[in-house]
Amino acid sequence: MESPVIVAIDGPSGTGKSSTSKAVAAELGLSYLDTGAQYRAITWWMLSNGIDVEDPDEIALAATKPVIISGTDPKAPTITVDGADASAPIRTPEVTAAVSAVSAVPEVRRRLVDAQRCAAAHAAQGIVVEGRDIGTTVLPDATLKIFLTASAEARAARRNGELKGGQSMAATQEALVRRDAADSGRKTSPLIKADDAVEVDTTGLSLDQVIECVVTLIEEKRAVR
Ligand SMILES: Nc1ncnc2c1ncn2[C@@H]1O[C@H](COP(=O)(O)OP(=O)(O)O)[C@@H](O)[C@H]1O
Ligand SMILES: Nc1ccn([C@H]2C[C@H](O)[C@@H](COP(=O)(O)OP(=O)(O)O)O2)c(=O)n1
Repeated sequence: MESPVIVAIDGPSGTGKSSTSKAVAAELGLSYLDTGAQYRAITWWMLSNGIDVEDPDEIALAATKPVIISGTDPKAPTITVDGADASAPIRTPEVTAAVSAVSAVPEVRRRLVDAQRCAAAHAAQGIVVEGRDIGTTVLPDATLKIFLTASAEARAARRNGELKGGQSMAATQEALVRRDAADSGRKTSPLIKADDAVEVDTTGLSLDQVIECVVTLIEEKRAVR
């Protein structure tokens, strides 16, 4: 009986982690976990409950209060906070502006990393887990680690496409680069490529090409197991 395949996909914002991870998981019959949505969910809870998101101590004291549950069906991923669907509010600019600060708090990371490891352990067919520290911290023994990159310009253009031009490209790129720096520069579990991760620069690739590349890498890994 082949052991479940565990795929870690890390990288900065706008590199295609979510789109690629969902498509690859669906194509290969694997579960899918969006760890960024979990950090966004706890951030939304903090903001909604009047926690000062600039105060790490206050965040730490509240870190275990919200009940956050992720659904791992790649065709219909879900996230709830205290039983309520949080898929929309976690994508607001307010949450995006605060999530790096909240996610830098060790107590926040500890509770979410435990949940992420639990989800991976219970994925009978295997799982694709996307985020910033999956290959380095959450699942260091993953079957395959992918680190997606892309130029800041390409990532800003993609994000702006999602935001339907709600802000200028320059503003989008500035916000992305600022968040990249926060995620890469923090003390706890910084965004960094794992030594054994395969780097895929998606700048000049279509989404379909990235998906095909990752599926091929997984199938090559499975063939030699
Ligand atoms: N290689 C690509 N080429 C063009 N658009 C892409 C590519 N990868 C992702 N996208 C698009 O860019 C946006 C952000 O992708 P997403 O998967 O959310 O990135 P991330 O999870 O890394 O932030 C989405 O609209 C997605 O469809
Ligand atoms: N495993 C993870 C995933 C996300 N985070 C933090 C850092 C990110 O800026 C925020 C939001 O992550 P998310 O993947 O939703 O962000 P993008 O879609 O890439 O813009 O959460 C983290 O610290 N660790």
